[in-house]
Amino acid sequence: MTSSISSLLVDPVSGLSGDMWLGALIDLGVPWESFMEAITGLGLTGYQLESHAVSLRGLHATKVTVTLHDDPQPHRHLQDVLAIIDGSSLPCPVKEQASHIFQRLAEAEAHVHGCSVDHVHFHEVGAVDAIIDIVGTCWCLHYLGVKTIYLLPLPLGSGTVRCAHGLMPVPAPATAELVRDFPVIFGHGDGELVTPTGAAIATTLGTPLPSSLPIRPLRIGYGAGSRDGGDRPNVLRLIQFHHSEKKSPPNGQKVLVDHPGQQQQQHRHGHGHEVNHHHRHHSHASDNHDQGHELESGADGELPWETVDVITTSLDDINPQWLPPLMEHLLQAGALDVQCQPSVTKKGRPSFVLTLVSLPRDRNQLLKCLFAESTTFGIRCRSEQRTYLLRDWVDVTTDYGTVRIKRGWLGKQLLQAQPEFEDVLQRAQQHQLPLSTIYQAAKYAFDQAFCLRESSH
Ligand SMILES: O=C([S-])c1cc(C(=O)S)c[n+]([C@@H]2O[C@H](COP(=O)(O)O)[C@@H](O)[C@H]2O)c1
Ligand code: NI
Repeated sequence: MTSSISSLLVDPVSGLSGDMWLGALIDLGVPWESFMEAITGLGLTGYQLESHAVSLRGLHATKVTVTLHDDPQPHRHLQDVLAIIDGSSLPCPVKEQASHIFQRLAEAEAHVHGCSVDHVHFHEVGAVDAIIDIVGTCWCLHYLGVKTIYLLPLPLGSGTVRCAHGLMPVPAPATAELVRDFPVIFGHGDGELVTPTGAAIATTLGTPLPSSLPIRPLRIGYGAGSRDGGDRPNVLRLIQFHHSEKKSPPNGQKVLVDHPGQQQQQHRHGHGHEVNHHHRHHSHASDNHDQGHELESGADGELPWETVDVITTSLDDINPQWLPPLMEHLLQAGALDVQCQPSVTKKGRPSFVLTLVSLPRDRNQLLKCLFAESTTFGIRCRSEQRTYLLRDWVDVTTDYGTVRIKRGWLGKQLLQAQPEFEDVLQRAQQHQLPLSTIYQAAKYAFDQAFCLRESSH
């Protein structure tokens, strides 16, 4: 089965801030009413939330503004913010991601100011608008079903910025701390282009875009910032794209949908076999944003469930050469799976039954695509429940090179471990060996490494 993963490319044209994240996500198609309703679930008061279409240097963008009734805000500690998030009615993966972002903000602040995380006084970054920016961003990502986020280099700006601490160098110290180990551009552009909130979201949830990863853009959103960007529009551009799951994530990528609550670990083992564990550290919904199939549903052996559409049509007059591109097109348009079975229809005509599995939110797009790209005059659609294993990838090193292993988990139980076929094929072709040789070597390397790790813990 091949399914589609939704990814996001962060293109910080003129920088990155919390409100730019929100604007770009709303611009990408998150319904404003649903967003407002979700934010109400935070239980905060004393603010007004607005979204406006704006034109910046002729570029259409969305500007989200949070206006506070009570200024200045109380100086909150990390625990205060975490309690607000925890006490909200937001989905668990959203709470977990947002808390993780605030935790990293607190760690950056603690480092910069030389105090413990518990003693950090959030000034601006703990205000209601920052909470809405961060929680709202996590909710929008959850809504869109985004699983992986890639970052282009972050232009940090130059000069100084005035904040609650007084005059600070750009990047602000907390930002400088948060972007450690990420590609950034210093001294380019005037003023503070990346704020601590913008940086915390990006660096907690995203990884740098691997240079070898081609992307197929689907939707593009522009989020407006508050500053005047000079001769370039002050926008954040977010590009949503799909890539096929069979091309599993490059090594080290953060997977927002994955096996619960474990940090990425690396273990080296004997026999020359190495395993990199790419566990997710933020839970997120599986293939859609419906409630009830998030992380906790699979946490302790409980089966995760979700509602999917099963869309079928019979094609008795299609040129068979059209079928492979049609199936690929449907996958790109969001189908989780596409199957084609030979059949015989009325008047003894040889035909094909095309069946797709997809998420309800992609229904209209897929139906339109099917009408446009096939010869059908009618399509059936039914709702079904599906359950699935949560998955992640580990690398094993064999005598023939590295092979990725896709693992399937039911809670903490490992139920599947399959060498990635594309890797097996590549190694087999490279060494001119049978597929089974590589497959067995990968299985053996995995068993050795995995069993050793389990018994050494
Ligand atoms: O709120 C705090 S503690 C704070 C710390 C720092 C440090 O770098 S330390 C910087 N700032 C500045 O506040 C504004 C708002 O930041 P947002 O991320 O909430 O947009 C910004 O200019 C920061 O540099 C605040
Ligand atoms: Ni500070």
